[in-house]
Amino acid sequence: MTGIGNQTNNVPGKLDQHLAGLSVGDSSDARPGGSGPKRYIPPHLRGKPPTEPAGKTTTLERTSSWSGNMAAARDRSRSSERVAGNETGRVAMGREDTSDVRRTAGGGGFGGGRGDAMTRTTTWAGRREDSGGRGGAPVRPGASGMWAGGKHVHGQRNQRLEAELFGVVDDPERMQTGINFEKYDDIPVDASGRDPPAPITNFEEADLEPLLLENIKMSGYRVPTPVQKSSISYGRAGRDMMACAQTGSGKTGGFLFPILNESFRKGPSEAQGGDGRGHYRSRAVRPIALILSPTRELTMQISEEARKFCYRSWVRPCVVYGGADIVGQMRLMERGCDLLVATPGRLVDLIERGRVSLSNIRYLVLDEADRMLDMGFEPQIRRIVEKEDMPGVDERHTLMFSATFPRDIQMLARDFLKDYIFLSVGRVGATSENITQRIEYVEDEDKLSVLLDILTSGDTSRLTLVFVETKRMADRLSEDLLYNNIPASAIHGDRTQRERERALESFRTGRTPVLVATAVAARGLDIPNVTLVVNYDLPTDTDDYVHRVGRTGRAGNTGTAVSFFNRGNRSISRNLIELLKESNQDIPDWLTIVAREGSGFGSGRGRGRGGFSSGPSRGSGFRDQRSSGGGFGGRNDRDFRPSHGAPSAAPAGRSGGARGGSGYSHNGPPPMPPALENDPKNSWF
Ligand SMILES: Nc1ncnc2c1ncn2[C@@H]1O[C@H](COP(=O)(O)OP(=O)(O)OP(=O)(O)O)[C@@H](O)[C@H]1O
Repeated sequence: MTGIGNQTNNVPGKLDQHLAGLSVGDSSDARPGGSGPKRYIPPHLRGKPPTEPAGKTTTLERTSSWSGNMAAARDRSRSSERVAGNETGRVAMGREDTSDVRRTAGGGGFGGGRGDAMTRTTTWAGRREDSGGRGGAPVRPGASGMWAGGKHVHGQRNQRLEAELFGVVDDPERMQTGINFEKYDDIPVDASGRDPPAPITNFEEADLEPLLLENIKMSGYRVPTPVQKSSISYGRAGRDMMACAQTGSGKTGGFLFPILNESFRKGPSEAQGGDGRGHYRSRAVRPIALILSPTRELTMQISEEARKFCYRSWVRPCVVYGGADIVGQMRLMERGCDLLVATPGRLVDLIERGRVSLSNIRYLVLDEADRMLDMGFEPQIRRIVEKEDMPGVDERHTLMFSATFPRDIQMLARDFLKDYIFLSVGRVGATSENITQRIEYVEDEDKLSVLLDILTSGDTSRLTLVFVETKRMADRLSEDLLYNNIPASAIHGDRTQRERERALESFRTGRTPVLVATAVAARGLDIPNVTLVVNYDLPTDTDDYVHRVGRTGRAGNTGTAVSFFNRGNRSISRNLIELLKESNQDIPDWLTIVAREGSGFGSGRGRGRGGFSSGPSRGSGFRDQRSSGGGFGGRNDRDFRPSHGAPSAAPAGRSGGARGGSGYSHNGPPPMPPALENDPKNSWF
């Protein structure tokens, strides 16, 4: 394998070796006939005669036979999260103590106590001097910055706040860049559209606002990632952009830096306070920047990042998301809201209550735009952008980030962006080479045992994210893990927001180093030291796969992703092989056979979901180069960019099912490898 990273951070080589040892192919218990997938034998049963017929003992049966212990497991689960909750409470109290600190903070932060802490906040930032403080209060200098006399007056430094925002040297709770960080520069970048400005080369010579540069340095960023290099340059030129870049490669900075650079330079708008629409809207806040993101956790995380880069500036970030007390959020907004990070549903609610006006918006960001559409947010997004009081596309600067560029995203781009630059860093929708990916054949009933093997091997303190498909399974599996003395918690959509935050916090701090999650944690979450991702259940969609495994191998760090595959996952096999190939991963022989056998099963999901089957732009050197050698064709079918930056208005059909270019007809049987084609036992499915 020529991947740039093939070891985990914490246990170089160990996990890989162990996983190799666990490989189904290495099991001594071959299926009769010897040619098919071999049954996994957990360590404690290896070398012993089988006690039950294969396939009879299911995880479920085992679980119920442990029912006597399940209540205890549940108790342990609750108490484990209670501890985490207490810790969160402590953090919140700590924050309350630093009331001066919070004046600058302006919003954000995990933990249920945040609201209380924030309600004590008093700020004078974010106002023009001539407009005075809220209610005519005198403007006072402090840790917050302000805009006065046409100048950006920076707030005073505050060590406690700096420790909270930026951590300490080598802080284990902060993401440190990894050994492969500089290799981001080797990833081919492609920009299409009218005259894309040249990317910046480094932060120092980019003519950034001094305070932004200082905050970037304090965040430990030394060199911009490719997406940041381009976006800063486009921001300065006032260009809209649509960007696709690999997981963990700094897209958040990619939209925050240009927005903040321009905001720090230009200052707030004249209009603050009431918007002249009468009493009903007089309490509306009027942010200059709006960032929409699909999930609550991602929204909070973006706001935390924004807090860092807004430190000591006049710009006050604020966050609103569903599932949390809306009254508390409104109170916080009133204390200053220049940059609003929001989930679409909660924002619509606040607009309807007359608490947010979008009339001042200069910068609009849609992060994870494809996910927002998947989640059914398009009506809310269109309402927010097109039907409320937001300035039109020519009056604002709009940035969209999306893993894919299917038809519905193209339509949004056509309506929301003007003369935009399409930026892709690496292959659209590809996984990072920093992630070593392994696919293991594991029957459903063996999954728990294999997982336990993996979790108890190597460094047990490493953070592991385990993805499952259903909320019930997330609960059940976390209980099973607790029963087996593995501290675990679960995060999914049926848990209350408080429970979700507690589970995340307890995971982040390592108190429960295993987090069982549904898709809710698949996108955007940036948690340091997650060195292992397990797809206990593989998703049906390869974009979801890319995002899930992308929770590790971030910021140039390396990580490992193990996916359990069995006959229930065959619909993803071909696209999975494409992904593995393009990130230089080992592909198990059996997976190739499965993909060949299943050539007719194209489900219309996976890579094809919502995508154009026609019109991929080709011709850039790197795309041609990287697309060579694909055995299953269609490697460019995820590259739906328009050829010259303007989206194609002509509707194109979605690619349903298997696509052309696979090299064989879907009507006939797929060709078998010569050595196997005459062996009937080779047919698995
Ligand atoms: N220039 C930089 N130097 C050092 N670290 C950086 C830099 N840019 C971003 N990071 C860090 O890299 C990590 C990943 O960044 P970020 O979360 O923005 O990635 P992303 O591309 O948005 O990922 P995803 O696709 O999963 O949402 C973060 O911890 C961030 O602090």
